[in-house]
Amino acid sequence: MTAAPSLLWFRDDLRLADNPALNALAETGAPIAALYVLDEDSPHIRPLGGASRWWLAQSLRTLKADLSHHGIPLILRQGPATRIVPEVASALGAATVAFNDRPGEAEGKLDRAITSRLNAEDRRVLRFCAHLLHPPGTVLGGSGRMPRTFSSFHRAALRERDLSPPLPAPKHLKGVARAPEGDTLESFALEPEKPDWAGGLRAAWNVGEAAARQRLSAFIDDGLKGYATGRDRPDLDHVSRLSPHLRFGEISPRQLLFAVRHAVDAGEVPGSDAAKFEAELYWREFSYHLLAEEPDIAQRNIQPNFDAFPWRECSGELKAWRRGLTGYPLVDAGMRQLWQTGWMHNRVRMVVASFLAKHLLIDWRGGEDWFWDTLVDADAANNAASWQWVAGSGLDAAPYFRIFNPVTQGEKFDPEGTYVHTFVPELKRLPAKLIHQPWTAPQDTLAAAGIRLGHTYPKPLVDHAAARDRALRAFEHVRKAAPAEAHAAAR
Ligand SMILES: Cc1cc2nc3c(=O)[nH]c(=O)nc-3n(C[C@H](O)[C@H](O)[C@H](O)COP(=O)(O)OP(=O)(O)OC[C@H]3O[C@@H](n4cnc5c(N)ncnc54)[C@H](O)[C@@H]3O)c2cc1C
Repeated sequence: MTAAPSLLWFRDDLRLADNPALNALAETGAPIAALYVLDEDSPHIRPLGGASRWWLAQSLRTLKADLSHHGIPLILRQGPATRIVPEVASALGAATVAFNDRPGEAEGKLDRAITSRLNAEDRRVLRFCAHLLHPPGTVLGGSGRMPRTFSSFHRAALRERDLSPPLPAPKHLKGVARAPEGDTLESFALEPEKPDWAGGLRAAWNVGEAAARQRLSAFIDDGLKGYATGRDRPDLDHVSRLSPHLRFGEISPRQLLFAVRHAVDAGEVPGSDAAKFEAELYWREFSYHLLAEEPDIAQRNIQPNFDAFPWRECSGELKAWRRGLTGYPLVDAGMRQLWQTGWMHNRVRMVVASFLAKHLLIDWRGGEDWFWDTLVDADAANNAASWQWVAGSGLDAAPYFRIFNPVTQGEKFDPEGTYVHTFVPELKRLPAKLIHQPWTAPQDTLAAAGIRLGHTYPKPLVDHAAARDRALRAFEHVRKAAPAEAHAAAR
């Protein structure tokens, strides 16, 4: 007698290796059907941004092909997961449904409701944690809450438990002979309407589990050595660019951690570079723990006295920032890199975010929203937590008086102007020492470089020193706001 089929529900874990839900089903020997639900109907689940939708389309295509090598069909369905998962499980006659949990309060509620429904129908539900190294809520400080600074969180997490090595992709998998009907990937309509945008994303990325593994190997071979200092240089190739693969679960943080540790043991890379990389993975863990405690971090200031912040409404300046037309070359290069490739270097993310929130005094939520729409790695925890960190309203945030100077940041981290040249080609003929502040160049140098400020490239939107003073005055306002009162006013 053949075993009753099992259903594997894929979510932000679009991979076969180190996928505990898949491994658990493989061990039962039952034939498997896989399911992906595009759920844009459930309340409180933030719809994906445009660049993430593009990524998801490519990732589902490769996952479908990878599963088909094992004879496992991937059923695609669109609609509320609370209805669709039980419906597909019933049509399949599944005895077991397995999935890896997604962090997030709304997602957790949904998963609990679906689990109850499946259990009520007498189906076994297997759930795992595979998106993070430490399930949210398991790294705790003395107060019973997560430690409130990154360093104490990191220390507590390392004490927490020894991580087991990642699971290899199961060797013996069996697909069901007949799967319930699904929708087509085309009917999901995930591809952006602007073909130029999709073209840029396509040129910049290889998507899928195999591509993620290749990216990791390339990074270990060529980027990791020197990461500790090189990671700050957008003009060099010292970061992994694994963030969108992690976001969609094409690779797990555990796979990264163990691969990097292995490279250290093999004497291929210095321990200090690997330790820095691991720490960055722990920043991701920190953000997810924060998301579990503060589910509305994309909307609400973590520090309530920031509710009193006098943000400026200025749609023209917000538009100039989004388009990379602020007149500050490092900021503009970053914003154009984002638009053209769906990704931006971390150092530059900090500078552009600081520029919006501090130089322009535009609410960080406007920037978070734009990043959400345009980043291929747009992430519910990392994006909001990082914006709040830069704005000063977050947990363990940058102090309010830290206002990145986009000129000196450029001179320090892009000293030859290579990064700016790549994304702001109209400044290409300007000598490196002037590239980060073209307005200081003599007229004849500008003319020789074919630049007319205010015409071929904008004049700075704001003067750095004046903007800095204005930001410090505004933050003074926040500092004086009584937290309790501000909090009450916000309720
Ligand atoms: C304003 C702002 C918004 C951001 N939005 C996002 C986002 O939506 N999604 C996202 O994944 N990261 C975000 N980050 C964090 C960071 O910029 C990216 O994770 C990193 O640039 C991704 O590139 P990488 O994979 O080459 O990083 P690497 O340097 O190779 O790091 C490896 C991994 O560690 C994690 N990581 C690295 N730096 C950070 C960090 N500062 N905080 C949290 N995790 C980190 C990421 O998962 C990353 O893929 C944001 C940072 C800022 C300042």
